[in-house]
Amino acid sequence: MARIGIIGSAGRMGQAIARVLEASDHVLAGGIDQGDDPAALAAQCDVLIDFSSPRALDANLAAARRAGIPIVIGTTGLEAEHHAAIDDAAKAIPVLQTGNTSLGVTLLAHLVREAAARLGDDWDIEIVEMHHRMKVDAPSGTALLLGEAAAQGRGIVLADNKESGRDGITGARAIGSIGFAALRGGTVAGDHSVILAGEEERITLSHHAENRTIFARGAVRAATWLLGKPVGRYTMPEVLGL
Ligand SMILES: NC(=O)C1=CN([C@@H]2O[C@H](COP(=O)(O)OP(=O)(O)OC[C@H]3O[C@@H](n4cnc5c(N)ncnc54)[C@H](OP(=O)(O)O)[C@@H]3O)[C@@H](O)[C@H]2O)C=CC1
Ligand SMILES: O=C(O)C1=N[C@H](C(=O)O)C[C@H](O)C1
Repeated sequence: MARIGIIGSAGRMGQAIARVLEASDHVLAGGIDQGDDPAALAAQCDVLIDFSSPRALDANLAAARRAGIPIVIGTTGLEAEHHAAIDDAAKAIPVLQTGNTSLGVTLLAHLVREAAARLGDDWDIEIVEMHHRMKVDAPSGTALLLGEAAAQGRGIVLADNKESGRDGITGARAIGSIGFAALRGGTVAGDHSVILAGEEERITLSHHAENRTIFARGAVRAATWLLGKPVGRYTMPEVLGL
């Protein structure tokens, strides 16, 4: 039985995680939102789960470090400086950061990496995502995770090959680039498609989240998996044994 604390507890994901915990052997030790103190929460937990805001990241990592407990970071919209802060924290505590905690997306990323590795760069890669109207960041964390998987498969750096936000006279598609398109509307929990477009044929690899329970279940599984692990930065494939 683990005592789990939720950062972003009143949010859509925070509430979904609380529901998963209610039906589990674990205990919801507490939850905080904007303006609350993560250090006070960390002091009464075995592990933290953070689905809040990039602005909260530094304080959340500091609280986990001070308490000497692991933390799962599901928050998206992270920039390079956030990843540097996570790498730094992972020298002191176990940390897992991912744009998607679901089993399906974790497997999809593996399939995308494989497909990109086997097909030449004459196969164009485009990533399309759709989310609910309240989502604040784009492209989604999952789209970026899938883009990273495609880039790894191709042996290229995503940041050097990323094309997002096309508008106007864009010119022809750059060879080897990885494109992103973000749609927003309604209550969509999360749809992602990776399209590999070749000469006269096309492969589409897709995942559709029917609700947030899949993310909440994965987050709780990751949090309990981190307990007792050595310091370091971990990934969802490690948690799920994929
Ligand atoms: N990795 C994954 O699998 C998934 C990741 N996500 C990501 O999780 C994040 C949250 O999503 P969602 O639950 O839909 O968003 P919501 O807006 O519904 O919830 C966010 C919560 O975080 C709180 N919050 C905001 N700022 C802070 C802060 N500085 N300190 C503590 N709490 C804060 C908000 O509190 P208040 O209302 O008081 O501001 C709110 O309760 C997003 O980045 C989203 O993309 C979502 C689904 C799956
Ligand atoms: O904000 C969301 O809702 C989601 N965010 C994550 C993302 O940015 O990919 C995961 C999921 O798609 C839902």
